[in-house]
Amino acid sequence: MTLVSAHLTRLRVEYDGTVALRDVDLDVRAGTVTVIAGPNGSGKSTLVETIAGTVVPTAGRRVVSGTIAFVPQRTAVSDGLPLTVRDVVTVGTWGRLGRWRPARAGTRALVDGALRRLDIADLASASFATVSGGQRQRALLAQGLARRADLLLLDEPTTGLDAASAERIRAAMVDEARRGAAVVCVSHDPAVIAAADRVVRLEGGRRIE
Ligand SMILES: Nc1ncnc2c1ncn2[C@@H]1O[C@H](COP(=O)(O)OP(=O)(O)OP(=O)(O)O)[C@@H](O)[C@H]1O
Repeated sequence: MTLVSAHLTRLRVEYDGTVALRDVDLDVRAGTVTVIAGPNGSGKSTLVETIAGTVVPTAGRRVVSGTIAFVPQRTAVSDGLPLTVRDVVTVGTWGRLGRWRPARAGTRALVDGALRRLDIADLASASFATVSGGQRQRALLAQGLARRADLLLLDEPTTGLDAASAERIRAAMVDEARRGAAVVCVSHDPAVIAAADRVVRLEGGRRIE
């Protein structure tokens, strides 16, 4: 039996009278990559943010089980903060509280592993503000990997990146699904769409596929 990590029913989202999503149903399964595609303004970011819980639906039902890592578009993150790449990745371990909170050595191993997987270990001490856009995007995904969440949500992670950075990101997404996570990714990138187990298409806020 496949485990459902997110279950959305008849979802509707409105922003001050603009309807961004209408009657969207979606099940997201553990161990799979789901890509959300569609034209600009079709509601892709709104859908992933509703799964994340950062947007509250106007109507409908959202049931999510497990922990969530949400990797926003790199343009949504301020680059004015005095943080190193390692600091940004370490934030991913902060939510691991209670008895599951890893010991300090465990935290370091998680962060080092995530830096290596995205091939940015040599940038660990660099200032997040000064690394390139592609390196910043990889650091944000590394933060998401360090969370080891049940649900990994990404918004256009490969847009504007060189081929090598995009390939690293795609490979990390597929690996996370193999580990058992449910991966949901907004993307226009044909290579990301090709790597998906399932493609959900939106048009005018409706699901058409
Ligand atoms: N915070 C907001 N306030 C008002 N309207 C919004 C807000 N966010 C999104 N919208 C509107 O909701 C609709 C869906 O936007 P959304 O960003 O979810 O689409 P998208 O498919 O991700 O677009 P893109 O490909 O351009 O990123 C659009 O009409 C947009 O203008």
